[in-house]
This record gives sequence, C-alpha cells and structure tokens, in this order.
Amino acid sequence: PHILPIAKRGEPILQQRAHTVSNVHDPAIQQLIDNMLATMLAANGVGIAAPQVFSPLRIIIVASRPNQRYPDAPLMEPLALVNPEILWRSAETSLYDEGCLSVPDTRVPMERAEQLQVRYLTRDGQAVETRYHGFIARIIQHEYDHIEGILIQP
Ligand SMILES: O=C(O)C[C@@H](Cc1ccccc1)[C@H](O)SCc1ccccc1
Ligand SMILES: [Zn+2]
Repeated sequence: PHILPIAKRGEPILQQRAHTVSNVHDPAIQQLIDNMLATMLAANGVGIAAPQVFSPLRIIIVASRPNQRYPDAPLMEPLALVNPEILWRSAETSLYDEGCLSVPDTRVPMERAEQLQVRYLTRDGQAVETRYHGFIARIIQHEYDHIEGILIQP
C-alpha cells in the first residue's frame, strides 16, 4: 500500500459530495481502501475519508483507539464503510474538540449524536446495519461529513 497526499482545507474536492461506489470488488477500490488505511495510520488518525486522499468516493475508514483526549475510546480493528448511510441519530448529543487531518493545527468543539444507526457495505461487499455510540459514533459522523463535502471550521 502507498501513503497518499492528504487534501488540505481549500482543496475543492473537500467541499464536494462524493460519489457512490458501484463495484466494491473492483481491484482499484480494494487498493484505495488499503492506501487510505496506510495513509491514516501514518498520520496517526482515528479515521479518514476517500476525498481526503483526492478520491471523490463514498468510502470511510473508522479506527478508534484510546488517545490522550479520549483515554476510554475503544480499541478496534480499522473498519472500512463503503456507501455508508446514516439511518438514525440519537437526540442525545455530546461535545468534543475534534481535529482533522485536512485542517492541521486546529481543534473545533463539535456537537455530535451520541448514538447512530449506519447501513454500509463492508470491503467484502457484505451489507451490514449496525448501531454505534460514543467515540466510534463521533468518528463515523466526522468521516460522513467528509463524503458530504463538510469540513470542521476553525
Ligand atoms: O480528518 C479526519 O477525518 C481524521 C480525524 C478523525 C477524527 C474524528 C473525530 C474526532 C476527532 C478526529 C482526526 O484528525 S484523527 C487525529 C486524532 C486522533 C485521536 C483523537 C483525535 C484526533
Ligand atoms: Zn477530518
């Protein structure tokens, strides 16, 4: 896998709605997912979205791990969500200072739903519907914003 350049705020691709993936089994899609993972890990991220590596596609990676800001964040296997749809968000929200690989040296307090229900394709093409809460739910909402062309604003 390759570490890819990360688009920074001001790049038009970060403000565009990304496109649905038509064939998750396409080798180019599988390579992109591997490259997104390598790029996120190299940047010490807990998530990344395809537009951040200049691919206008609806693919996000979520990879929560304990960190100094969120010591009780769960440690999880990095998970690729293809064509994610947020089916439901809880009315209950929480506030957290979020960073963004595309907006360096910035922390923005963001209010996010505490729980959400997501439908997505795994990288193997399995259709899955799952409920998340806490830091993982937050990462998913942050990455989902990226494929909607929404960035945190300093
Ligand atoms: O730009 C991105 O999408 C990666 C974001 C993911 C993120 C989601 C929700 C809340 C905070 C960050 C980060 O830049 S990854 C860096 C990071 C790592 C641990 C905790 C906070 C930020
Ligand atoms: Zn971000």
